[in-house]
Amino acid sequence: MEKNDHILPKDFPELKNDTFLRAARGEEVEHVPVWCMRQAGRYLPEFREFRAGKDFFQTCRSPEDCCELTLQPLRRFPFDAAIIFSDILVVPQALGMDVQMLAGKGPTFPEPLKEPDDLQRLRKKVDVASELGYVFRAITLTRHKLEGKVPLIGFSGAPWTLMSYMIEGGGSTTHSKAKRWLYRHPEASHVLLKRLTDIIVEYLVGQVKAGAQALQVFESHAGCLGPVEFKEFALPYLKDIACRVKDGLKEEGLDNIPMVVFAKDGHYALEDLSQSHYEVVGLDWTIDPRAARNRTGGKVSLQGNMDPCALYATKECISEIVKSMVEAFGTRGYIANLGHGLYPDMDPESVGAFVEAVHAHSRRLLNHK
Ligand SMILES: Cc1c2[nH]c(c1CCC(=O)O)Cc1[nH]c(c(CCC(=O)O)c1C)Cc1[nH]c(c(CCC(=O)O)c1C)Cc1[nH]c(c(CCC(=O)O)c1C)C2
Repeated sequence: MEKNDHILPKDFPELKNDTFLRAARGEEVEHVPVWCMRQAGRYLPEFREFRAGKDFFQTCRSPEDCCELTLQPLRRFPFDAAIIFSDILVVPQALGMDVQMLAGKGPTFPEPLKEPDDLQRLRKKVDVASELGYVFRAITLTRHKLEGKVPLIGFSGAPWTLMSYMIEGGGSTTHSKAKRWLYRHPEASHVLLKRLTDIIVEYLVGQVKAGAQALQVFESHAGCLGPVEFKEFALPYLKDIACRVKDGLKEEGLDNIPMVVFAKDGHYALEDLSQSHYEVVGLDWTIDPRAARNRTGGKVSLQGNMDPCALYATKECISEIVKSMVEAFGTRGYIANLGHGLYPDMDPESVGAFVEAVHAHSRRLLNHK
């Protein structure tokens, strides 16, 4: 028995800062909540030190390691949410695919799916509780160790993004191998997307059961699709996930939790995303905040969207950029974040300046109302 196996998903410490959850539901807040995608990452020296010499997915399989890496950024910065340290590619692994994280290359599948016949290689029946139980245990442990400081976000990759990795075998600029399936093998594509959806739904409900207080679905590869392909191969599955997770929680007797959909470079789909049953729509930096508010018609809260590269600017400059961003989004129904993840060469001090600027500017705006 591992040392924390006795820790159960109950009797969690009381939540002290629920600003993120209130903003997600469009409720009143004292300041705009802020967190950063990839806040548990290589820009932190303590992260690099902790991960040194360890295999990435081995780390993902250790609840203690995931807990430590999730908590690291919160010791430095007053973030309003934590996101569990894990990766979206644990789902293809659960389906039986080999995925390795190679230094300097990123995630690599030695045997990607090439033709529809390769779908036979995937596990017919995935026992989510046993294949991904290590993520659930990491969430439960982290929720306890967070001591109610801030809410814990769980996450999954969206079906299209996972499908594209499974076919490309790793990162890609064109995603042409995966898109070839959409145009040449649309039926097999739907079979795969449906299988992924079924597993993701169970995985996300399991995360909430384990202690996650919000969920984010990453459609990181929305940008290589056009509006027509997105409507056929991405949107229906994103909607299905939101609806079925919410139904699943109800069936389990669990409270509803806010869900965030982040479709990177999916600006063409903003109206659709705002009606896809997620409480929050995450935005990359290519979208103008006021245009996003208009196009989503106040139906959802918004999250984002400073260009991560703005963190290379001076602190004064970061503060000015944040000021304009918060004014443009408004303080209600807004969660500040970057438009994508932090890069490994970013200065932790700039991240601190970003967080502080969000809190300071939003407090000032809220006090003057
Ligand atoms: C820190 C980290 C992660 N994954 C990878 C790293 C860097 C490698 C290392 O530390 O050794 C490899 C790692 N994992 C992945 C990549 C991208 C590779 C590529 O496609 O080019 C890399 C370098 C795949 C991945 N993984 C993830 C996404 C979706 C978000 C996004 O769009 O960036 C994607 C696309 C999700 C993810 N991945 C991770 C988190 C942790 C929580 C946090 O955000 O702090 C999350 C939410 C953790």
